[in-house]
Amino acid sequence: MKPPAATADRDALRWGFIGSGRMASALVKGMIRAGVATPDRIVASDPQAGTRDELAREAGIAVHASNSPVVEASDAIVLAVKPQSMASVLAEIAPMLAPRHLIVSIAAGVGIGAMRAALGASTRIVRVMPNTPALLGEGASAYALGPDATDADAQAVQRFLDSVGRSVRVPESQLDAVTGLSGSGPAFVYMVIEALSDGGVRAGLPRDVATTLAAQTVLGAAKMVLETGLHPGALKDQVTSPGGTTIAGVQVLERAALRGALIDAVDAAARRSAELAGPARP
Ligand SMILES: NC(=O)C1=CN([C@@H]2O[C@H](COP(=O)(O)OP(=O)(O)OC[C@H]3O[C@@H](n4cnc5c(N)ncnc54)[C@H](OP(=O)(O)O)[C@@H]3O)[C@@H](O)[C@H]2O)C=CC1
Ligand SMILES: O=C(O)[C@@H]1CCC=N1
Repeated sequence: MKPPAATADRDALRWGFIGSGRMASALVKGMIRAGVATPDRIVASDPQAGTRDELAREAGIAVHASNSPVVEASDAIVLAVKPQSMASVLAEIAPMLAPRHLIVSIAAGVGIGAMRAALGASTRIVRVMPNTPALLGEGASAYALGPDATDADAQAVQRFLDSVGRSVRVPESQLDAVTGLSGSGPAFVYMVIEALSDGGVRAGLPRDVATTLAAQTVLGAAKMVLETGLHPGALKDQVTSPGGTTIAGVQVLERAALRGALIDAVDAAARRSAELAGPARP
């Protein structure tokens, strides 16, 4: 990688968020919660007054109606608008950028090549796919570096992402798959938790008890996978007594093709991410 092109203090970056919706809000609040940046070193913008007021109130940061104050007041600019809004945002900020600026895009499907074409070939760009549990410090993120991003840029982005969860560096070609798995994945898991809770209610539990047990079961099982390092199949076998209750449920899930459905869901979301890179966006 090339040496740093900017003079900004890499340990005290000022962060700017263009777009203050659901994912930006989770990242901003997660960063502040983790202490990776103080509210006075984060600014944001959004066209929606209600969105601006909510983030300003909840995070204690300045949130502007236009994007130029964000560009002026930041070293790292996080592009957190919908993929469909990216072209106009890139065209708007391109003339305002200075050599100190690092561009961090979290938009699904928008490639580094398209961003370099809009912002200039020497722009330092990191493309990230985060997820909303970053709000609670449990995010799962992956990032890919553009050709001019430096080691210092990679370290700054990794520090940022690790402060709100776990992160991995991947080649950009894998980011659509990441989007299908961990970007969209929280929604799939919420559906699983809701359905497990429904099962508990069907079996006679009150809803609040069922939802608490369902969510804690998913949390505990996830920690078992991450912290024991055992294969998920081996962990499943530890729960499954011969002739017992679990294998009766496993049989039902296999007949209902649960695993095939989850594979198809991740695959469909990854394909949609790849489609968003194309010219025909709805
Ligand atoms: N939500 C998620 O779980 C994840 C989202 N992402 C990515 O993050 C990005 C944002 O998603 P999400 O937060 O869900 O979307 P939201 O719609 O909640 O937030 C985007 C915000 O950006 C605003 N906006 C639109 N145009 C501009 C502009 N020109 N300048 C500044 N702000 C603007 C929008 O306003 P308006 O409503 O008026 O358009 C909206 O308030 C997307 O690209 C998505 O792919 C990535 C990982 C996970
Ligand atoms: O649904 C979406 O398009 C965004 C990207 C990943 C999660 N949410």
